[in-house]
Amino acid sequence: MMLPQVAKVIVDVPVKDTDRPFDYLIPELMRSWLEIGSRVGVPFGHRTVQGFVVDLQDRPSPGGMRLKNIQEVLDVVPPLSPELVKLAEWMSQKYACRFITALQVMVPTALKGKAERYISLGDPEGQPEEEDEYSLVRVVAEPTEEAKTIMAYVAQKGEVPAQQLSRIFPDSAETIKSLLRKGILQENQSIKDKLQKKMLKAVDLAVDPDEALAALPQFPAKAQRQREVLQFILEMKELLPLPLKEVLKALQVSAATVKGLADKGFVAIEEMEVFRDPYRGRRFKPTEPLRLNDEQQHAYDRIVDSLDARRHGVFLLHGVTGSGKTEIYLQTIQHCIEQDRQAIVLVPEISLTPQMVERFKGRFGDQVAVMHSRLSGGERYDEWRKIREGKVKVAIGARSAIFAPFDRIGLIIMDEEHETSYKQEESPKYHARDVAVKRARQYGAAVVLGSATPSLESYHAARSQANDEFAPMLLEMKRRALGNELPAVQIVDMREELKEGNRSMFSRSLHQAIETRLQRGEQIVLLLNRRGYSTFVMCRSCGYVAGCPECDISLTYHQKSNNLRCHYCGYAEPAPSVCPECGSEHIRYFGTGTQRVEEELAKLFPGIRVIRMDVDTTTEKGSHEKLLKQFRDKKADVLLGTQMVAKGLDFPDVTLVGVITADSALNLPDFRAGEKTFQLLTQVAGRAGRHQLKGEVLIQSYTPDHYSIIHASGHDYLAFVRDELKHRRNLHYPPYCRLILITLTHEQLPLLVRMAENMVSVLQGKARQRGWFGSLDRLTADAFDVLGPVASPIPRIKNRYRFQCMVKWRGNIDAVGLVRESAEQLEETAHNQQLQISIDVDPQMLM
Ligand SMILES: Nc1ncnc2c1ncn2[C@@H]1O[C@H](COP(=O)(O)OP(=O)(O)OP(=O)(O)O)[C@@H](O)[C@H]1O
Ligand SMILES: [Zn+2]
Ligand SMILES: [Zn+2]
Repeated sequence: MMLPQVAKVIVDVPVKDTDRPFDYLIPELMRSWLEIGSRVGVPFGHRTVQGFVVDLQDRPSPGGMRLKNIQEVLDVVPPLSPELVKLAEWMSQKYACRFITALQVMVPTALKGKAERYISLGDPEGQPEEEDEYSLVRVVAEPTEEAKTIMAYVAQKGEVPAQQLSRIFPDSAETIKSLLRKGILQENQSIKDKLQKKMLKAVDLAVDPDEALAALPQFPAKAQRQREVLQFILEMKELLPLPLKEVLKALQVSAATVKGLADKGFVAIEEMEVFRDPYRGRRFKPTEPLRLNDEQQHAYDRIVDSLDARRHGVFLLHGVTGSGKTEIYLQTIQHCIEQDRQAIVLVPEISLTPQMVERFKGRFGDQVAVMHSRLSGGERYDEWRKIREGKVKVAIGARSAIFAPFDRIGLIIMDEEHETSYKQEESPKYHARDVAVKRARQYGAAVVLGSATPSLESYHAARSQANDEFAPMLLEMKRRALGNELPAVQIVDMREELKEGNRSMFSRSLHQAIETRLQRGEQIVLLLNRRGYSTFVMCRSCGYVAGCPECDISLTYHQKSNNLRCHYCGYAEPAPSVCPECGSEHIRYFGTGTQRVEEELAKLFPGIRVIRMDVDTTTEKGSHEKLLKQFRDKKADVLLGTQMVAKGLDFPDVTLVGVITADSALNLPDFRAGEKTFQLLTQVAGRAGRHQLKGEVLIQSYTPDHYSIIHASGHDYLAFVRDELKHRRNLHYPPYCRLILITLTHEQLPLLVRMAENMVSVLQGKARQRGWFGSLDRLTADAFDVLGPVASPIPRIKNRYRFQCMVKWRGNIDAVGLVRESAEQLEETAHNQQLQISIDVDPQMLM
């Protein structure tokens, strides 16, 4: 068989023209084991850089340039599989990002190596690589004492980091330089990882056990301690290698004793990898599968059928809060593992609580690896290696766990599939749902998207079955698993409160409800919807919110110019001082902070115990968990917070959920505002009365007749979907079309504006050429429309101005390709002008 001679490598060099594979020769010794997905160090210009092998080739292409050698292979097990390399290539096309960026997001940051310089002994007799002036004067004089010391040091170490050498011989810079010039020392570059595997000294048997056994009686009297060690090691032979520390502790011997035994050749002391387990020492109570109810059984059967058929299938598991979705995840995973396949479980970062982890570890124990951002770099690296090396069967984690390097995936579960955090906001701007479907298809695996409030994209796709790329099968669960009812929800009209003279942020009903819970010793969850803090303008008398006449989204207040603007189309109007609807003067920007609510609670209910959970109180590692544990242990009456308190929590004694202001997210300049509000209210309402005690929910609102709020209070997802889809269709928003957000940034505003306008006309021109330029109003299958340019919602960041335009498109056309091509063309002509263009395909945040 012919071994490949050439590797195609994507290098980690962040300039424009490097977004393509470069060819390198594979040295003889590497040929048999270099693989697609290997991480390598290669010479690039004058440096050594890190790269990934994306393809192998039998021989150099004829007539090609002389190729450089691959310098080093950085891992024993390649960090990526050929499947992941293919996936990265697909991502780079789908999301218009660089290939290396997509590869990089798949490996832990611990593996982002940097080149380091090393000094070793050179070969002064050999020819210098290139003739230079110094080669003539090489090796003329005897080395000085100083030079000898340095050479001896290097010889002893073999290889010394350049920096370390100059630290140890601070006054010898000139001598070192001269030794390098003479070729007596040489400098190499090598890629060094940010983080190392954690190693531990371990003892292993170095001879055949029988031989060791036979030798035991022959140990002389003064070596009795050594004999004991050898005997112990023989007894423990099933568990070898043993950590040295444990041997010393067990026998109360010194390291020298073991070393002596090693010198005699009976044992070897070696380095052993240890995994930094973030859950070490924690015991997880084992749990048994529950008997499924009819609805659960039905959903379970469909998914298991798909697993058994080993055919790719996508399921949208729409189950009300508390319907027992997690139990279905657990039991289908069980089935998947029994097939000797692996499972990935994605949950939003904020729901990745110990409670959540416990449910999976409790069922599958050590077969589970957990990956989330609160782990240290080392812990994350180790969990990742457990997956790569096949030591676990289930990976649970936030968004990026979708890249878990399994090679026999059978099932991918995405809990709370509607969560916007599944979309990464920086490059690569991927959506984990797309990646999940793509990977599952590769393996003939099943995908389960679970939610009480599925995204409109998923629900619409399931209902219409129109999209053959993504048409999930709908599985519904309408009842709670424990048989209790969904809590009664009451909307409180805050305009009425104001009319009656109550200017507090607590309505009289919420005040009363809190009072009652405090008396009964039950617990309360209070949600402050803080998205959209202080940005929109609302009348507190009538609930009027200033919106754009063209786009039907709320306008954003700009303090500097004192006007209101639409971030989609650029429409602007002066900020009103009285309400245009009712003439009231109670018109103001909206938003209250959690801290203010906390103060108000303390004033109204002296002695109340409040746990505040928001970005401020949860920055520290572990703080999130600590706060939740305190609440669970009933150390507080109220859990007050932002979205964090809405998701996935299951506390038996919570009987009241209060939403301080339901409206604040509704008025964000975002066409998904209604959807997000509905989802959040439904989620938070689902926290109440999950067990024996009956739950009650109070939603305070200034727009109590908004359909998002009405339908959330009625637990009526279908009615919400009906209204929202109508809305989306009229205004041409997803799922009726798709979006690409293009953001241009530059230091100079006039130049930027010109280029942004240019961008729009280039896009329009190219689309027209291809015959697919047309309004979305027309009922044709293919359409492509460009809105803008307008200033971005954040018009300047770090002294760079930002403009954006939005592509709306539909049908079977390569809109992403066209946008990328146009952006590259524009960047080309704007060469050296520092124009940056970012492309966001299917954006979740329109900023
Ligand atoms: N078949 C069953 N028999 C008995 N109890 C069950 C069953 N299925 C689930 N449960 C229990 O019902 C409760 C709610 O289930 P679970 O948390 O899985 O619901 P969920 O749909 O994931 O909820 P949410 O979306 O609100 O997080 C849990 O206490 C769970 O142990
Ligand atoms: Zn008004
Ligand atoms: Zn507008």
